[in-house]
Amino acid sequence: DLPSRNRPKWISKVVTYRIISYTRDLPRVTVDHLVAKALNMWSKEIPLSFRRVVLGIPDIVIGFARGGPNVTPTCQAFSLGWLSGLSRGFLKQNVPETHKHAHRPAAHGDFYPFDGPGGTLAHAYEPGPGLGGDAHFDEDERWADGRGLGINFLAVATHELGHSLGLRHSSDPDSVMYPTYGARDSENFKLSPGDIREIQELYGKRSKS
Ligand SMILES: CC(C)C[C@H](CS(C)(=N)=N)C(=O)N[C@H]1Cc2cn(c3ccccc23)CCCCCCNC1=O
Ligand SMILES: [Ca+2]
Ligand SMILES: [Zn+2]
Ligand SMILES: [Zn+2]
Repeated sequence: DLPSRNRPKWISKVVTYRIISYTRDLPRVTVDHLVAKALNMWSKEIPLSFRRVVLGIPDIVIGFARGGPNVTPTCQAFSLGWLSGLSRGFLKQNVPETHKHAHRPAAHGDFYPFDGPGGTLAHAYEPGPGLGGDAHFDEDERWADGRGLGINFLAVATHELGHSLGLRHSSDPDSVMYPTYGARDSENFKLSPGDIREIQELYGKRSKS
């Protein structure tokens, strides 16, 4: 097949992340736990680990934001990401071409405002500096932990963090990287064999030793 295009990936063995904003729909500790669980799903397959930081600038910024162009910016922290991302002109992962760059920052500090309930649930940037790796979740969704009604946060976080690691979409409906959300119960939620193959193709296998 075609020589593998330059697929950006994290070079460091330890990638840091920081959760800078939360959703009203779930307790903070639940969001912390589900983010760690989503990250661990990927890192247990590859020789890379994640470290959570609560201060400073991490590799991966995770947060919730809402709104379209006519909603006042809700989170200044993202605008920092927006500025650093702009300086590198980092292309967004899987953004439909219809997104033409606005001439002013959109609601949550990058060029891609969210669209209210439904529609796009979240988005994430491929590995790189500034906005690279960051994952933003649409606060206008009803987020759930897999028990109540609402969007399963673990499933969406695993998809987004797959993008943050450099994965693209898969045409396999069983893949976590399938482009549309399918309600999965979070009890036996796991990566598909294809997901594991894709991530190991990019980062290699975690040695059992
Ligand atoms: C896979 C996700 C976790 C992440 C992706 C976004 S991304 C960038 N990270 N790949 C996502 O949000 N996909 C949309 C795609 C989508 C489905 N529809 C849409 C209607 C309008 C706009 C988008 C959509 C039809 C109606 C259903 C809307 C709710 C579910 N939405 C989706 O599945
Ligand atoms: Ca939405
Ligand atoms: Zn964003
Ligand atoms: Zn996606």
